[in-house]
Amino acid sequence: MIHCEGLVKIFKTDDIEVVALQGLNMTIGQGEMMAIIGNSGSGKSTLLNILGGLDRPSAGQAVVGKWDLLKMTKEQLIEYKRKIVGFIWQNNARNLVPYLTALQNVELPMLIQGKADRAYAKQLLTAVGLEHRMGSRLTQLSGGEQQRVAIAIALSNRPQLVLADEPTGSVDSATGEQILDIFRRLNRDMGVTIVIVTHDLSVADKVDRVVAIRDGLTSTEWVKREADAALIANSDEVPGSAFGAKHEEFVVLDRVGRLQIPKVYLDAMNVDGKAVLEFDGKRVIIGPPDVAVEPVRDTAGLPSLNGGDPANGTNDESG
Ligand SMILES: Nc1ncnc2c1ncn2[C@@H]1O[C@H](COP(=O)(O)OP(=O)(O)OP(=O)(O)O)[C@@H](O)[C@H]1O
Repeated sequence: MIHCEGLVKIFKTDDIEVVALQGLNMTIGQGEMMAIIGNSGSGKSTLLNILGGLDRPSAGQAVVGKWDLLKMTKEQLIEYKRKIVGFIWQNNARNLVPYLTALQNVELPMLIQGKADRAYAKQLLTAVGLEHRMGSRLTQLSGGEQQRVAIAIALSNRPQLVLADEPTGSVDSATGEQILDIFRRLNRDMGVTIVIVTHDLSVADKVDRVVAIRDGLTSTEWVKREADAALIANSDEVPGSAFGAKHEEFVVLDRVGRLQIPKVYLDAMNVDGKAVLEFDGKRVIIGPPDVAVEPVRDTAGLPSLNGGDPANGTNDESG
């Protein structure tokens, strides 16, 4: 459903440029529920805002279904935001009107778009477990309940894609868990694709896949092997955490073979700037330049790193 390739976002202020996304690649399947994690400033919200049509990419490719986010006209962008995506932020105040009831809040975006569908609004509030609070004003609801109203609002336009930026960031862990369970149900029952940006590592337990972004590029991803897997693995993006043994960890390669080596590995190897690369026929071994790497086996037919021909031992590119 979502395909980003070589996605670049540069923010320009008076005299500085910030490259928030540096050629990011990511594919998200229709009906997937996944999380994006990463340190502060790594580009998570920038990516989400681009996918939500709130911000324009600077270069590269970003496609959601039939919508090309780089080439859309203003009118198409408005239609995309109205019909295709639903957004959920950490800060409820952005989505909600305090003096209206929960039901009125869900109906409001429907009204703005033409006509309120009360039956559907009620269905959504029931789906998020607020059937008994539909008539309550927002000010009478707890933070977690308000966040559930925000989820119902995000679904009011029947979006194919829901983007959630730190949806559990301002609620306690029990409420956070409830919210993720609601996401899972909506994903399963309505087939909505859900992308969650978060610092909250417990989210990983509830999604199909976790992708880590580092410095505006995808670096590592964990794919769940089984539905109820606990969390495992170590990575610099997941400090001190363990993603369960039922998650499989991958490093992400782009189309031309570039990858990000997790910083913990680089630090452990003491590699900075340059490394030595060897291929043993099955695996690539990377090490610091001053450490002798095991002799290379089974490399017949493989090109050497500097473009030479291993068969005749030459590395003269002019041939
Ligand atoms: N409107 C903007 N103008 C200038 N720079 C920006 C703007 N928005 C984001 N940035 C910069 O782009 C980089 C990525 O920011 P982004 O908000 O996407 O990171 P993030 O991973 O979501 O961080 P956090 O977890 O702290 O929200 C940061 O260096 C940030 O300062």
